[in-house]
Amino acid sequence: MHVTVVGTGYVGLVTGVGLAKMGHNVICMDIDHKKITALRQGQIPIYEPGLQELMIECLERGTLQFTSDPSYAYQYANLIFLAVGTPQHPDGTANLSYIESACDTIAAHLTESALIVTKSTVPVGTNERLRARMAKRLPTGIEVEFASNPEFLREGSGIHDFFHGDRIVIGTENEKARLWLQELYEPLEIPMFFTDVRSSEMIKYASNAFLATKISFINEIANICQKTGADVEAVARGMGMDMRIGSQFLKAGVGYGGSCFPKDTNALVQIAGDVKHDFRLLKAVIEVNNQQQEVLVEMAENVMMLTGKKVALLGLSFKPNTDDIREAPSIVIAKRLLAAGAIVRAYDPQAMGNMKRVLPDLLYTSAAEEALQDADAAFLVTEWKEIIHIPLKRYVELMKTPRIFDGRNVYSLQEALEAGVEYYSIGRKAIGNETLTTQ
Ligand SMILES: NC(=O)c1ccc[n+]([C@@H]2O[C@H](COP(=O)([O-])OP(=O)(O)OC[C@H]3O[C@@H](n4cnc5c(N)ncnc54)[C@H](O)[C@@H]3O)[C@@H](O)[C@H]2O)c1
Ligand SMILES: O=c1ccn([C@@H]2O[C@H](COP(=O)(O)OP(=O)(O)O[C@H]3O[C@H](CO)[C@@H](O)[C@H](O)[C@H]3O)[C@@H](O)[C@H]2O)c(=O)[nH]1
Repeated sequence: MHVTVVGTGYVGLVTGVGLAKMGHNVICMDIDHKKITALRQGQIPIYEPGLQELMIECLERGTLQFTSDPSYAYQYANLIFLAVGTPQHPDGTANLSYIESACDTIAAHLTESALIVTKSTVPVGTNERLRARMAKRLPTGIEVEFASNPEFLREGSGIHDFFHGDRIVIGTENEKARLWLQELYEPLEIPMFFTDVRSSEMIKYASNAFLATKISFINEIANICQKTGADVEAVARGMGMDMRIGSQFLKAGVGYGGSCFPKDTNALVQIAGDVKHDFRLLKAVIEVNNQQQEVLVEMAENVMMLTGKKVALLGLSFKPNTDDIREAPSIVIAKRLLAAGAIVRAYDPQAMGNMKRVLPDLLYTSAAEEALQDADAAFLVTEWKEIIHIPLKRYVELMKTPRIFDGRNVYSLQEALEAGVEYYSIGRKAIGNETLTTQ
């Protein structure tokens, strides 16, 4: 099939490359000319494992093209995927200006009727509103249908998720659109769930909000464990063995970040508010998460003076295997450390370029061990393999005081005890500082 994908960010690029790998003929369109020039040369502006290799393969096979020319992208298009950003406004509502602008450009160039498929995460009712907006702008005789096909990929494993997702959700208003998308995705052999457009739009927000709820729930349990002497790792394992609960997304830590959970939970609170429903549960999930991003520095302030101290901040991206720092807990932690007067030496395998633009005052090092050298404390924020594989004895060898604040519960308490480090983690007892153990 011939497909145009609008937007070449994390979602658009993975979708375009994935569809091209399947053998469909894909044109990826972006208004960012620099990005398009780089993509044409086989360079990707983001870090996403496996994506570049697959993209080059598709470019060479001729199933993938990049353009920033709207007439080339839209003139003869009849199946168009929208994958532009829907970031949040300061009040938490979804900013739909990019998607509206993309639709206006499509309307100005279409010469055939088309099915427009929304992959971007959009509030319930948006597809209907976009359709009405376009109807006013389209030339006579040209019509568009809208379908909702929300994206569930995770950054860092986007390619894997494209080919092996748990489900593909498709919301349509008629049989023709449904069959078209069914045919497009059928070779992937992933279960497809067909529904109406509004329910499909809601499935995306409800899924992210539910996962965020699991994380805030376990983080609250962790905070109670800390005070009662229980161990959150054991608690999560014991809970997760119940199939009704499931073991995933029960990892306690410094809270969720990223370009999706924070903005989508805020947007869902607003979507509920628009229909006069006070989503109290989700508001609490958000509040718990905001507080959770502070716990590591609060722990540190309880045991040491941070002013003038050298601290290592390891892992800056919001999760491993991505360069994305949007809403990363590391930003909150770094700002608090700087405000407390600490000298912060930061390291991340992929995200330092992005972080330097946001926090130029951190001292960036070229390796984790360089950040640890002579440090008074280490803050472990993102569980990159490269970071979690550093043996604890290296902390003892390198640091002035081997004192670790582990925001991802990377090491076992036994390891910490044996290595002789002072070790503070989330929802577990402190090691090497008996006064803080159980209260
Ligand atoms: N990032 C994820 O992991 C993820 C996963 C699932 C869903 N989503 C949703 O998918 C959407 C896209 O997210 P993303 O992270 O890929 O965004 P992104 O910010 O990485 O990329 C968006 C791209 O769209 C381009 N763009 C903006 N306006 C355009 C226009 N009028 N025409 C053509 N291109 C245009 C931008 O230049 C940019 O390259 C959002 O709604 C997001 O919530 C994201
Ligand atoms: O048990 C857990 C699991 C995750 N996290 C944190 O939660 C955030 C999000 O993680 P993850 O879901 O793996 O990454 P995303 O790439 O943001 O993916 C989420 O957001 C995407 C955008 O909507 C969706 O498509 C995905 O299905 C959804 O998992 C990260 O900060 C993680 O550190 C935890 O703290 N504990």
